[in-house]
Amino acid sequence: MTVNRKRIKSRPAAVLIGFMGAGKSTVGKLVAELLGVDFVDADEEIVRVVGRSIPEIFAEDGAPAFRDIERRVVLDLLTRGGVVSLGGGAVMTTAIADALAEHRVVYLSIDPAEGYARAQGSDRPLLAGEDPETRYRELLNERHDTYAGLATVAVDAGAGSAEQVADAVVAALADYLIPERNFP
Ligand SMILES: Nc1ncnc2c1ncn2[C@@H]1O[C@H](COP(=O)(O)OP(=O)(O)OP(=O)(O)O)[C@@H](O)[C@H]1O
Ligand SMILES: O=C(O)C1=C[C@@H](O)[C@@H](O)[C@H](O)C1
Ligand SMILES: [Mg+2]
Repeated sequence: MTVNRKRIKSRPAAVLIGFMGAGKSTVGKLVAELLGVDFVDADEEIVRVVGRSIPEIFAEDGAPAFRDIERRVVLDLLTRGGVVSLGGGAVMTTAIADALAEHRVVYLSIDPAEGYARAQGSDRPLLAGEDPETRYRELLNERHDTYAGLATVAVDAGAGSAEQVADAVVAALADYLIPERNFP
């Protein structure tokens, strides 16, 4: 799926979005290797800047404080090069969604059963409640249209290994990586 856009900034090469467990961190690193550019994961950058884990930030400061830090970190990362993978909820922050309109955005879509199987048992704070599988499905439903609406290209992250998904991302991005073809 492609979305027409007026103009795409030259940097970063690509910004990966999608729900928890889709593989943004894993596939983003592989895409960067294929393109020969740097990789940065926004969640890891938040942990580095704050000096605490994401569950600690949620527990000690609360979700709004996490989103505030995330907004500042992500808006900064969008001014740099390479491949940037965002946290699963970053697109729900209006300033981030607005900024993404000018970038090459890859939506890694994932079937809820497969995504939950990958994400379960981890320390993701939004899945820490009573019925994490139901919560996973609800949140994915809430966010799907936002992810899809921001996508320059969408790639099925459940179709094959992380390496195969990374190959599919590079193939899907090919036209958009050539500046003259940024206006398909
Ligand atoms: N294509 C794939 N096939 C099988 N397993 C995968 C694939 N891609 C990623 N995984 C595995 O799924 C799990 C979640 O991947 P990853 O942490 O990259 O997701 P994420 O989208 O970054 O999630 P979050 O939004 O929570 O940061 C990891 O254990 C990873 O190894
Ligand atoms: O989906 C979400 O809202 C989140 C996903 C993770 O990447 C982290 O950014 C955090 O756990 C929140
Ligand atoms: Mg991640």
